[in-house]
Amino acid sequence: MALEVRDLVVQIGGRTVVDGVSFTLEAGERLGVIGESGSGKSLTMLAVLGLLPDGARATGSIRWERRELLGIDEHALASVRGREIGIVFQEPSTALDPIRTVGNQIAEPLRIHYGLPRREARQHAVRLASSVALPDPGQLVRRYPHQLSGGQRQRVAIAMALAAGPRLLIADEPTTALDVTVQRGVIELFDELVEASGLSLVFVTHDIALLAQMGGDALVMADGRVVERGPVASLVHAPTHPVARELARAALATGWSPAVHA
Ligand SMILES: Nc1ncnc2c1ncn2[C@@H]1O[C@H](COP(=O)(O)OP(=O)(O)OP(=O)(O)O)[C@@H](O)[C@H]1O
Repeated sequence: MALEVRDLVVQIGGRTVVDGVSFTLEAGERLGVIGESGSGKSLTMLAVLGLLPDGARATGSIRWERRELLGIDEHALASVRGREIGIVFQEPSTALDPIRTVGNQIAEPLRIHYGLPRREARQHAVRLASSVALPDPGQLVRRYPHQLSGGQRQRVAIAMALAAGPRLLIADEPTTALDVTVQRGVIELFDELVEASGLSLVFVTHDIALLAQMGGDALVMADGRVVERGPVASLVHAPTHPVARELARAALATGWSPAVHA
């Protein structure tokens, strides 16, 4: 088991915002996490990454490759985060520094985690840029974030998350800030990365249509709890929990038709 979360409870200011969440993820597996806004998706993922906001308290167990992460010190956690578990957030602009070149930023995890010399790290950045299908990577790494499109910036953020060779990638609404056709390209990229490298992927979204494109299993969250887990196909075609039914209904109302990734 790559990741095993058991009875995770997160409280903020005396309020329980994640309420006994349990789930597992095998190596190479992809898991969608879906639920309405405020259902606890992000805080669950932030707990796994040890990035909960100040004042939040987490209990339960988060085992990553059999190692307990909950409660370990920040130094130990920092070597897991980035190197073993990569992160991609919704808004690429927040992940990127506007005054440093893209190549410099993609290479940074290699310098931090492996002490790679600047020149070597930069050569690696070009390879990473090419692996996330950024056009003309040799030139692109010299540019600054504002010189790229939104979709290209998110690909840069993905390249950064992959730089240190993590075995798990957590992507929290990674396509929400992008328009629909660009979204599709990013989803295809995740699909290829999982297929090609055996990476495990947790993909957080509120969009059931995106989950259907990703395939794999999905968790449905409501009020801080997991209310349903199963293959995306059954979630789309035969949702049982009212929240899952509502998500499927809302997607169908947009004219979306469920063709689920094999
Ligand atoms: N820093 C914080 N301080 C206090 N409450 C918070 C904080 N962050 C989140 N919450 C609360 O915790 C609950 C769960 O939030 P969370 O961000 O995990 O939801 P989510 O399912 O990811 O929603 P969204 O889809 O909108 O990102 C919400 O009620 C939210 O208001």
